[in-house]
Amino acid sequence: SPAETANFNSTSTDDAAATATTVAAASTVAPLHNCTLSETSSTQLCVFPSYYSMFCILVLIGIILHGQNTFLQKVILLAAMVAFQIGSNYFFIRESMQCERYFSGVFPGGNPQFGLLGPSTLLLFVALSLTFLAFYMEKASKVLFIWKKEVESQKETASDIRRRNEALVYNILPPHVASHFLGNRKRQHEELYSQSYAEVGVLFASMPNFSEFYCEDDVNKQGLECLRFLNEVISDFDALLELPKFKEVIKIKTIGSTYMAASGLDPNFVATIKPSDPIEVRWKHLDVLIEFAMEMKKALTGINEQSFNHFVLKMGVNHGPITAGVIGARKPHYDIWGNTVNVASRMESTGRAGFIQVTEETTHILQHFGYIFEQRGLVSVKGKGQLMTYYLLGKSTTGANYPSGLPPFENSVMEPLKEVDEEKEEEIHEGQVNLDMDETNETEGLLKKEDVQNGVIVNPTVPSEEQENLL
Ligand SMILES: Nc1ncnc2c1ncn2[C@@H]1O[C@H](COP(=O)(O)OP(=O)(O)OP(=O)(O)O)[C@@H](O)[C@H]1O
Repeated sequence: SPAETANFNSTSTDDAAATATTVAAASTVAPLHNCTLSETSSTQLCVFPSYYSMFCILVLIGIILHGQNTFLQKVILLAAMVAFQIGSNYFFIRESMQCERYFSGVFPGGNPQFGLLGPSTLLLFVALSLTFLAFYMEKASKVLFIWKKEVESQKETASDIRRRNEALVYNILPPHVASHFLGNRKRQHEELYSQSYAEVGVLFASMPNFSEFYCEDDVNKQGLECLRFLNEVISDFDALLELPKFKEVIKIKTIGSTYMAASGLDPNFVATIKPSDPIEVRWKHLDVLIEFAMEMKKALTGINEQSFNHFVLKMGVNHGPITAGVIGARKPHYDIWGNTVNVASRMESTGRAGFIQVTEETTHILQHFGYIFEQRGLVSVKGKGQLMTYYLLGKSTTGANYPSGLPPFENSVMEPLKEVDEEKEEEIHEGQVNLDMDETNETEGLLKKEDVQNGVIVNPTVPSEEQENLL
């Protein structure tokens, strides 16, 4: 009644005063209500209790949007919150909820139960909707998670394939050429990669008695065992190239049982070299190439010992300008061409088993690094005429043998040298003898001082009949 409404006294705050005014105004419109407020209750009672339910909805939204929890956890939290709020609505603030509509003056008439049921129903409805939303969010996040995992594994596979491809390219091509091809993605198929070099060392090393060893009978499983052996030998040579000291040496290819390698092809090294640099700097890579050839010999000796074979290397080395390039769009192959390569090949083919044959010009360079040579004589090389060639015998341990200076043999200790007599050489060609420098009688192997002039033995071994035929 209006009189009862008048009992509603404002609290000391301005808000309460305003509310009281609203309530008073409402009461004039719809006076028939059972909501009474005593003086004490007016200070204690919440005038808008449905705000609790609204706040609860905000919390529910927060629970749903919080990504860390699982769907089940969210539903349990949601149900607990809703149960708690509806329970509170019914048991703790029931009265004020019923009267809220009346006090607020928005819906002063009607059933007071609406004030109680309205927020609770809204709460239930929102909770239900949020449950569906959480369900679909969970489903979507599961799908996204699976997609993410798939993308990650595909990315991993792609980078793994890329790594393998790169390793393959680096195995097929020298590092600087591989970097060129891997870095240049817009390469045309027909585009030719070529590079000219002025100062390169070229080595050919063959096993002359391998062709006799190779036979396609049942014992050898139609040649498979021979190939297995060859693979072992070549792989051991390849393994030498992994050593840091041979990083200047690049394997070009194998031609049957012939191993072809070159030095001085690294553009980074070439860029640092000036024509005015001393020979020891410019041709250090040739020294490394010869050391590599020596190591190849040792490796083959080791294999011979294990397999009771008697293979010997016949090697030829030359130096000079070459052109390097990669041929072919499919199965590309890095190779070197030029007269230098042809002569190096001839040095090998006309050489002698167990020896490294070099041209006179090459001895002039290698003497700076302390190598000792034996003059072989004139060799007829196709397209070049008669070439004076030398067998490389070893390296002085005390340094260079300058062609124009005093030979340093006075104080130097020579590595044991090989002496191959005609008879032995024939045996070697027949694959019967293991020609090993270390096996040579040391007194026989040591050079006589008077035989050596400027690092060259001037008392050459006469080429065998077989060699003459080869020439
Ligand atoms: N890039 C290379 N790879 C392998 N071998 C090479 C390469 N370049 C040249 N040679 C070899 O050098 C040798 C000398 O070559 P050259 O051009 O002087 O004569 P050729 O007439 O081609 O050879 P042949 O007389 O053996 O037929 C040849 O046996 C050739 O196989």
